[in-house]
Amino acid sequence: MSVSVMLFTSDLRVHDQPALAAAVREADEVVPLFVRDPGIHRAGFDAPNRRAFLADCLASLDDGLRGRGGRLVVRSGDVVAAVGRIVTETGARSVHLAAGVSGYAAGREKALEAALAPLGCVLRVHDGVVTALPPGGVTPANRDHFAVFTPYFRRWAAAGIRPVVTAPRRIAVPDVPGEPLPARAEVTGVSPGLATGGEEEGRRRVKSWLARTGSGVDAYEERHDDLAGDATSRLSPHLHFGSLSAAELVRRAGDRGGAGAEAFVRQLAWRDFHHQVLAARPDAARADYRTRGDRWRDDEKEITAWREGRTGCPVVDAGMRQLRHEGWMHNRARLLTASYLAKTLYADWRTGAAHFLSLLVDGDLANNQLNWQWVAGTGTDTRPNRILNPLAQARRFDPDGSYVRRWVPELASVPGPAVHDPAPEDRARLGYPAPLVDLGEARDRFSRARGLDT
Ligand SMILES: Cc1cc2nc3c(=O)[nH]c(=O)nc-3n(C[C@H](O)[C@H](O)[C@H](O)COP(=O)(O)OP(=O)(O)OC[C@H]3O[C@@H](n4cnc5c(N)ncnc54)[C@H](O)[C@@H]3O)c2cc1C
Repeated sequence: MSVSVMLFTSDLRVHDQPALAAAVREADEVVPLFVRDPGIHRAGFDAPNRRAFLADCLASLDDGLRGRGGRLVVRSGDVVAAVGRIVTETGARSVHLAAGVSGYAAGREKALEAALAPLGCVLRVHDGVVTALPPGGVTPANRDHFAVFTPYFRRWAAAGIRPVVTAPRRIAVPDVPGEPLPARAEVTGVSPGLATGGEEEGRRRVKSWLARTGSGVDAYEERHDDLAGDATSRLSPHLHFGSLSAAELVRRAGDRGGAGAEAFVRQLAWRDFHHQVLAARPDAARADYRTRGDRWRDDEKEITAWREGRTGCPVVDAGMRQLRHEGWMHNRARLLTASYLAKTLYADWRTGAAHFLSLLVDGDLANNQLNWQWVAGTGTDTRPNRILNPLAQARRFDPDGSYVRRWVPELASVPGPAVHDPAPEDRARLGYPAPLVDLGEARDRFSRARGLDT
């Protein structure tokens, strides 16, 4: 009997799962393995919302494998040591793993390769599992990655996405012991409105997203920025954990066709874009991608008000409170809350990115850090010094103020767009703070700091 190990990481699914399909093709028996590695906690990737969603994903993956005659084997400990032990116990000759893009993932691949070789076992790393197009799938002349989205997208769209891989019909698992699956109920500190995870739920969501009218993919182009309308897919956590395949989603949306689907696929290409930047520049998770010589102010009192959604700028506070309540925030709200921190308050983007990562259920290094850098003007934005005016943004993307009233209940009685800038006496009466900063003065301060004419 030949044995392979399928080491699951950010690819917790059985459908369109090239690494799992290859493991099943290669050996008579496969160990579908997930390792709860404390290294993830040390690397700062851990957060209660993601741990809870992960528990759902593992339960759903186990169900998917059981439906094919298999099961998920869970172990705890250092991932390299745990894989080595399974290989020794089963005599496995190969370990299959999806390629990752972070420095942590690269280190893990290297360490696994080195540990497995003396055991007579090879590591097979699969591209195109986590992203639709692998990092390096398209590159500009003389560079290892694209630093600007538009030319990347042109090449990405022309490159074509790999065909969808059929889920294995049967998976035979050798008799190896495992631990109980982690339970969502055991995780504390979870946001009350956190979504449900897992492949089954992800596939149900895709089906409804592609089919529904008015707030589904067909309406995406016109409605994706409508803060109160909530007309985006909310598929980001499923893509983060790989309970959905990005490649399959691109193909299915492409088959659906139309302007909405095209705009949606373009956003999925943004995801791939940031992943290819991080794969080439893993240091961009922490260091400025392009340094602008910033001397961030980092005023602790202001940062705390921002984290708590008490800046006195209603749309910013609404976004920050949605984040805390749901572990998710609308993209337009992410843009303007991040811009408020990094440009209006002129605080270090790393501080904001760390707060987002502590709560976001879809929080990942590629999308979070590089979007933060984009907003802060230290990343790939070709107009790094633009400042979003949160009031103008609020009036445009929440024209009747419903989004703000939903998330800032003290202001629920303020009618219409007046909620975006309540009068001082209304703020005092309703227990809502005065603005933390004057937006005009903050804009001038930022411009001066970046050496621009004000
Ligand atoms: C400061 C900031 C931090 C962010 N942090 C994260 C993060 O940690 N994880 C994350 O997945 N996204 C992040 N984003 C990108 C974006 O806000 C979310 O992907 C999106 O809001 C998720 O909601 P959705 O699934 O309904 O998106 P939809 O609008 O339905 O888009 C579909 C998918 O496209 C991808 N996508 C959309 N916009 C972007 C983008 N700007 N960059 C990369 N991929 C994108 C996502 O995978 C998303 O699920 C961040 C954006 C900003 C401005």
